[in-house]
Amino acid sequence: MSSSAMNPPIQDQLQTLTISPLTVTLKRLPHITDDLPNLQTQTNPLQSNSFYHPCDDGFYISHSDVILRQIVFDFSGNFPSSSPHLAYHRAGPRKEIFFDPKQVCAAIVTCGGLCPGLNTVIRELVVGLWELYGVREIFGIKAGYRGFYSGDLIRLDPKLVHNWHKRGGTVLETSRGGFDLQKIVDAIQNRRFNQVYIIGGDGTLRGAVKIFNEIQRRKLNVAVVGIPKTVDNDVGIIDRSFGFQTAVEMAQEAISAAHVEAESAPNGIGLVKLMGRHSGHIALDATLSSCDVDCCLIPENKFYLEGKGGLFEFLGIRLKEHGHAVVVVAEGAGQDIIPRSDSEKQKTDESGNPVFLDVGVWLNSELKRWWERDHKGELFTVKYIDPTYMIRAVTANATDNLYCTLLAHSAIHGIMAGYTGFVTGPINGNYAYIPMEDVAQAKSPVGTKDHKWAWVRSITAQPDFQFTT
Ligand SMILES: Nc1ncnc2c1ncn2[C@@H]1O[C@H](COP(=O)(O)OP(=O)(O)O)[C@@H](O)[C@H]1O
Ligand SMILES: O=P(O)(O)OC[C@H]1O[C@](O)(COP(=O)(O)O)[C@@H](O)[C@@H]1O
Ligand SMILES: [Mg+2]
Repeated sequence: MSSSAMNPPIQDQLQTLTISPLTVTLKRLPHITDDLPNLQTQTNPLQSNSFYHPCDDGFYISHSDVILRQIVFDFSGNFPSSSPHLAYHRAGPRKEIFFDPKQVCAAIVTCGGLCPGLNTVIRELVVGLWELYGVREIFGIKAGYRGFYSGDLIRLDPKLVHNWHKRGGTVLETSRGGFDLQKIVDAIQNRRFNQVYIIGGDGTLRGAVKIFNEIQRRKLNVAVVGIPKTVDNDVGIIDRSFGFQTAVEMAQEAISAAHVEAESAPNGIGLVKLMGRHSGHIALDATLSSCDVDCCLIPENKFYLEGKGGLFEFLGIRLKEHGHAVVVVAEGAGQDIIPRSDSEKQKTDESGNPVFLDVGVWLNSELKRWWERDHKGELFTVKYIDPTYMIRAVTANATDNLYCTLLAHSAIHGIMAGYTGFVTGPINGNYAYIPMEDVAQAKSPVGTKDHKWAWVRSITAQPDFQFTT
């Protein structure tokens, strides 16, 4: 039989679906002309940039180009009418820009904890502003929000930042706390910044929303963009945050070491603590990619130690069957069961984030107590590895570096097009502009009901910790 007889022509295999009841809501972005309607536009300088080919169709992104948030649909046509489908403006260069590059004075600041790729974002903001648009006034704000009003500025140019993507951390320095709205906006006004690039996590973005609102209240010709940063990958709406993949990769070394130590001792347990204040994405992805982990503990899935269905029972069986076990715990896991004093319950860092007790240190001693109590005289070892800062204080890998570059350039194109109060990030693989307020409020916990977590449970066979009597 010929292959064409076996397979009907491709047209006959296609089904069509009219999605007429589908309502799509475009998320409106604030624009610099909302309060200043008479601003003049000019043609994007990329038009005369010999490295680009702006004449080709599709080079410039139009205001009506959008990215759909939801791309999974029921082909039977049953669309829930209650929840509108959201669309966001697509990131990229616009033909008309609302800033004269000669008049631009840009400020760049990094806030909150470190994350691989911070220096790459800064570098690419500087090089992109300089090379794509011809901006020459670019300043780094030192040590987070407080640097707007307390520190000296660093003048940035492509020569200075040339090698920064090869360095971990942030050359501009960062800090927690120090958010003083009036002082920050006064400084923006006094220093004549008209483009403010804020790189930070959920706390930073909540601050950035306040800065943006105050700028609007004062009717200043200043645009603000947020570039979402968190090694924990718990910022919502966007696909993932930069540096996360690098951190997961770094965590492999710790897990492998824990596995070797555990395998090489009678009744050996390797215990690894990874970052993840409110969500266990790093622990989860590190577990799935290593295949060496016997139990993954995350904040979204409460666990307990003693009794039926508890951690000790599970590890007892695992040690009996395999002679060793590897446990990965996210720093925010188990906080509800670690004994603590009232003063410890109240503790927060300078930004107001809760200060956690060290779940790794606590588990280490609880495991030893359990073994001594129930298996006295039998050999037992726990090797505790805490690579916390090692997984985030490194240079970004190639994938994250590329991601940081695209983020920085998207931010520049958006701000030049006059958008403000927005964040840029990938949605379903396409770069979009998202209202800053939405991202500041959105969270991205691990879904303990979804396939990914079920896969962790199925490869580890760990308990679900749901036993209640
Ligand atoms: N609700 C808020 N309003 C204004 N500023 C905030 C708020 N939350 C945090 N900040 C400021 O944002 C900065 C970084 O916040 P932090 O929570 O430490 O890190 P991240 O941005 O990575 O979540 C700090 O300077 C902090 O003072
Ligand atoms: O010791 P630091 O610098 O406060 O950072 C610790 C925190 O930083 C994080 O890695 C990420 O925090 P942010 O996203 O808020 O910067 C958390 O997982 C961790 O609790
Ligand atoms: Mg945070």
